[in-house]
Amino acid sequence: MSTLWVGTSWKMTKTLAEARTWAEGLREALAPDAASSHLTGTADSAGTAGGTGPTAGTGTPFTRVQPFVIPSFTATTTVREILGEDSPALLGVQNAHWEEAGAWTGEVSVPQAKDAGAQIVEIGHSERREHFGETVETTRLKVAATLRHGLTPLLCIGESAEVKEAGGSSEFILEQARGALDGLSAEELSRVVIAYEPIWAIGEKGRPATVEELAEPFAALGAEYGGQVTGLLYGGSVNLDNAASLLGIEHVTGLFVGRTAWQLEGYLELLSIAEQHAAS
Ligand SMILES: O=C[C@H](O)COP(=O)(O)O
Repeated sequence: MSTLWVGTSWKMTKTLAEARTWAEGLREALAPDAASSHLTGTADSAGTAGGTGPTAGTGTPFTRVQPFVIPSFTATTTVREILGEDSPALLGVQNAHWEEAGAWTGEVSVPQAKDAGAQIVEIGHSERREHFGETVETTRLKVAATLRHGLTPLLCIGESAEVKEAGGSSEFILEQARGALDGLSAEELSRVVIAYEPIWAIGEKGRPATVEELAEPFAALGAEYGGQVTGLLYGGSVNLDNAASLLGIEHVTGLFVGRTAWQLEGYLELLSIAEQHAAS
C-alpha cells in the first residue's frame, strides 16, 4: 500500500500559544523514541514513505503515514521553527496567490509561503470557493504557481447537497478537478494531492458521509487520477470512529481533517489508525 497522507487544516483557529503547544506535542510524538507511546507495534524501522512527492523522514514512528499540518498564516513560521526543517510532518498554507508578488492587498504568494517554510499549498477549499470568490480558473492558476515553485498543491474539490441530491456528484467533482489539472504534464500531476470534501459533510453543519455514499465519487476519481497523483484524500467530518472505514474505501489514500485533529490527541489517534490500517 502507498503512503497514507493524514493532515489537518486549522482553518481560522488557534492563537500562537495554542499553535506552539500543538506543534511541540507533534514534534515529540514524531520523535524516534516516541514510537511506543502512540503505536502498538505497527511501525517498522525503515522510516521511508512510498509513492511520489515529499516523503516522511527517517526515524518517525509513523512509517506508513505522511503527516501534514496547515495552520493559519500567522502560525506558519512558528510551526516551522518548532517542527524543524527535517520534520517528517509537512507544513502547508491554506491559500496562496498565483502571482509572484505585487499589488494584491491581503494576499500571500507561493514564494512567500515557501519562504515561511510551507511545502504544501491548499487550493480551492469549498469555504474559499463560497466566501472568497475562488473559481475553477483561480484554482488552475494556483495549482500551476504552486508546482512552478516546487510545492505540493492540495486541491480540494466537493459538491453541494443540491448537486448530490440531483445525482451529479461524480460529474461535478471531475469537472472541478479537470478544470484545475488539465494540461499538466504527467510529472506535474504526480506532485498533486486531491482532497475530495463533499460540502454537505464538512464542519459543524455537515453530516458524516457513509462509505456507500463515497464509493462512486472515489471510483470516478480513481478511474481518472488513480496512480497518477500523489494522493486521493477524503475530508469531511472525519472522526476516530469512521476513519478506519473511510480509509478502506477503494482509491482513498488519506484523510484531510478539521475539527477532530484540532486537539493534538485526536490527530495522533488518527495517525495511529492510519498507520495500523496501512500495516494490515
Ligand atoms: O479542511 C478540512 C475539512 O473542511 C473538514 O473539516 P471537518 O473535519 O471539521 O468537517
